[in-house]
Amino acid sequence: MTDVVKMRQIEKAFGANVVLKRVDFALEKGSIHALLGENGTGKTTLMNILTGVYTKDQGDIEIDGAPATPASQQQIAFIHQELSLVNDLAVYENLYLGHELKHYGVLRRKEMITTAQAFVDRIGIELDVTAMVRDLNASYKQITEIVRALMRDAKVIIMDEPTTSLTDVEINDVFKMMRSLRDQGVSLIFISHKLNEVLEICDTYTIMRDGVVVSSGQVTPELTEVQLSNQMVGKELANSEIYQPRPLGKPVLTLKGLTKAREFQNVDLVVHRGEIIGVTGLLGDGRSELFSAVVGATTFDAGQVLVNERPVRIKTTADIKRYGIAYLPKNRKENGIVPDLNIEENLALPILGRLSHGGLINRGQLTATVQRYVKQINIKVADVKDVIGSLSGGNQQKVLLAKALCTDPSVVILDNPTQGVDVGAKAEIYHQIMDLAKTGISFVILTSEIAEIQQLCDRVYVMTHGEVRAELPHGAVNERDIMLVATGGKLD
Ligand SMILES: Nc1ncnc2c1ncn2[C@@H]1O[C@H](COP(=O)(O)OP(=O)(O)OP(=O)(O)O)[C@@H](O)[C@H]1O
Repeated sequence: MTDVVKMRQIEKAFGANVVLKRVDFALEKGSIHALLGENGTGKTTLMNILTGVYTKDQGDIEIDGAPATPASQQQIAFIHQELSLVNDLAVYENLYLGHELKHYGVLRRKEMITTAQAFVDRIGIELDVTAMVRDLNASYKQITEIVRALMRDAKVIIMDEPTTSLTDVEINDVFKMMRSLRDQGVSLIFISHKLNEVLEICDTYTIMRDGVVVSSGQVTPELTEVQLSNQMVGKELANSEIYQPRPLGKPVLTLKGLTKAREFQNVDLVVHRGEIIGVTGLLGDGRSELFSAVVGATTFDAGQVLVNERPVRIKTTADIKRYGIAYLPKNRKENGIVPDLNIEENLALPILGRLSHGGLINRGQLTATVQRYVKQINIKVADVKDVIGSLSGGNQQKVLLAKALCTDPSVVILDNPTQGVDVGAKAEIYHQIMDLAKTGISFVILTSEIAEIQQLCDRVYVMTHGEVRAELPHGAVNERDIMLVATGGKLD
């Protein structure tokens, strides 16, 4: 097999932070290659160098057997987690955005539709190019983005955690497309922390640790998730049981008949002191909308929210703090991080008031608080005074998690809390949550990861189209039943 990409002895530093050290990376033509490693190990930086977004300090890059040029780097498409589609345009308009076919300034709409549809059909995807992007489910949005790259002649497609916000059914659609592209000679780089998916879809892999390649090879049937994760962290990951049964207290958060037209209907739910509940379902289940209304970020039409068994109406961030609730919304780029603030300020934002006396922040206390979390959940940072954008994606997520926890809340609502977080750090975060629950803090975890529910939750609510359709206790949580309910079926 020939290599479509060859990177040799790549080096890169950001200031004093040496991020890549003599990295060799090769990608075979017509293969799916996993790029693995803990958060902050340099995967994204290496790919940004491959596509020409960052310059390398040292090393060589070959694309299709010739030294890389800006033109050949253009044929490598980097599809990020946050997709760049315009919701209010049709699929074909997105496919041609910035490259529209025109005749004397007039759009050749028909030709764009026919050509785009033929292209989509040829790669075996069932997608109507005149559909509006806003009406597509998450997998078809991913697929549209990939098709756009292919229409611009991409030879290599880099996918950064493409399945993070997808459900199992949608993941299958994306995998189907990846296999079909591979069979047509396109090469794909799959960056992921979901090792089961790596074993399912990838042909080859490269594992990085602290800016160095520690191993690479074929994905064989004998290869296991444990082998991969041990190489990623450089030691045997302890496989200790996370879930521990605990005595639970009185209800701390109760929802009664909570309803909002077209989003959620008649939701009854209760969280006890020290309890960890999960809320899950497929895309469009309404769980994020429900809790965004509970914390006052949006509104609801009918029903009641009770804190400590007393009705409350949460309207402002001051209210949620007063009631002891902390909330981590999903989509960290849009809703979570404050890009202009540094890492320390982002983490401690909700408690800056508490750490201030007479208008002056107690820097000693601030540093101590931040350092505690940096250590506890292993946030990989060069300097906490750097802007948050200089952190790797997974480490930004950990900062946001620490931000929710540092307020000493009674109830913590976490939407997709371990998005982009590596396996080792996930386990650390789960242990933290379990330890905090033992002290009486309650958690609501909104997630589509069944393993997350199984490891953490005392109970899980399964939602479909805005309604709670089932409630399962810890021992009864299994993928089959959850999927059955989530897709509209009934448990016996
Ligand atoms: N623009 C930047 N300025 C300064 N430092 C940066 C910049 N981009 C990345 N880094 C640093 O480079 C290191 C590697 O980050 P990178 O994003 O490549 O990690 P990653 O392996 O992709 O992690 P993740 O799995 O969390 O996405 C990190 O220490 C990060 O702080």
